[in-house]
Amino acid sequence: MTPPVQPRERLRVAIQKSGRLGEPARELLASCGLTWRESRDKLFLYGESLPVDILLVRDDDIPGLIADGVCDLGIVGRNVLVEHGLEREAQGRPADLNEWRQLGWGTCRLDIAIPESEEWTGPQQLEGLRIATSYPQTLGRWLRDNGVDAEPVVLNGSVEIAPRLGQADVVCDLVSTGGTLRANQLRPVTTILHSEAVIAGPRATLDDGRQEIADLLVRRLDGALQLKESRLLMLRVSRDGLTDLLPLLPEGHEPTVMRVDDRDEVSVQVLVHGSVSWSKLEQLKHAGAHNLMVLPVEGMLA
Ligand SMILES: Nc1ncnc2c1ncn2[C@@H]1O[C@H](COP(=O)(O)OP(=O)(O)OP(=O)(O)O)[C@@H](O)[C@H]1O
Ligand SMILES: O=P(O)(O)OC[C@H]1O[C@H](OP(=O)(O)OP(=O)(O)O)[C@H](O)[C@@H]1O
Ligand SMILES: [Mg+2]
Repeated sequence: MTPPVQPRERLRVAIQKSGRLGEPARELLASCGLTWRESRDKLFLYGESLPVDILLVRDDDIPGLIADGVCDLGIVGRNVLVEHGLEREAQGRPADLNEWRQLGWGTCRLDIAIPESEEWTGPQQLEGLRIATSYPQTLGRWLRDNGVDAEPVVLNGSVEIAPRLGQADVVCDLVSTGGTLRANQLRPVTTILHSEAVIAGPRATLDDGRQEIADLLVRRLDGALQLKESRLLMLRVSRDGLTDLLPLLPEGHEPTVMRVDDRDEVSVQVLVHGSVSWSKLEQLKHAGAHNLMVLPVEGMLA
């Protein structure tokens, strides 16, 4: 039996100890103003600036740790979270976790790949074959959806080598550049899941004051994610030229227009999503703007 979870007034966030998502997850949390003291065994980071502690673990353990209430949130690949959800479903248990946010990095696909020498005619071709994968539930759902009866061979690593070793006929594994598949004379033929890093959290509200801390952290995360993509565009234009210029501004927030003392011109500021190209600046200049400036944004709170 699982022991009862002790009340905690500090939020605990699980991230990958090493591997692909560990460092970017730490950077993201640091960009939210979190600072830490590291435990001697380097498995626990005690939050100093906010009551938010970080647990460093294997990525596969993250959904289970949240489900058991050991952690409140986690930064993990969608592939791992979906597999956890389907495993629970297979056990007849209700869904317990959600994607609270999508982070836009750690992007990869869960693909079926077959030997390079073979033709691909469609999912039916997999009937009766052995498919090596670390994601048996996600693969199983896709096979069911496609009415294919195949045999998943579960491996925790080095999945791509399985066909060469005679352990499987094809594979279902994570792909980003496709380099690992090519090195093993395999080629991707269909995608069964698009993945990226996500914030995983419980569906239910947290208690003991942790929901408030989680909300604060997520608000800062939203700001940090938006910031990465944001630039402040500043320019000046004559009052008469403003109406023609406004429709040319790059997509972003509502522009702020300010009077410039004793002048027949205004200063315009607009928060822009993404970068501002040279050709856009030239177009604005051609339309009468001057003193154009594009600035990075260091902090933002809506
Ligand atoms: N080639 C890739 N490109 C981009 N993202 C990837 C790639 N491979 C995996 N990922 C994403 O990064 C996550 C972590 O991958 P990694 O290879 O570090 O995991 P791991 O070997 O299972 O690590 P752990 O030791 O924590 O169990 C994956 O679950 C997936 O979401
Ligand atoms: O399409 P590619 O860019 O080649 O990436 C795909 C590889 O990346 C991941 O493994 P990783 O390199 O993280 O090593 P691991 O198998 O030790 O987890 C994944 O399991 C694939 O093997
Ligand atoms: Mg793992």
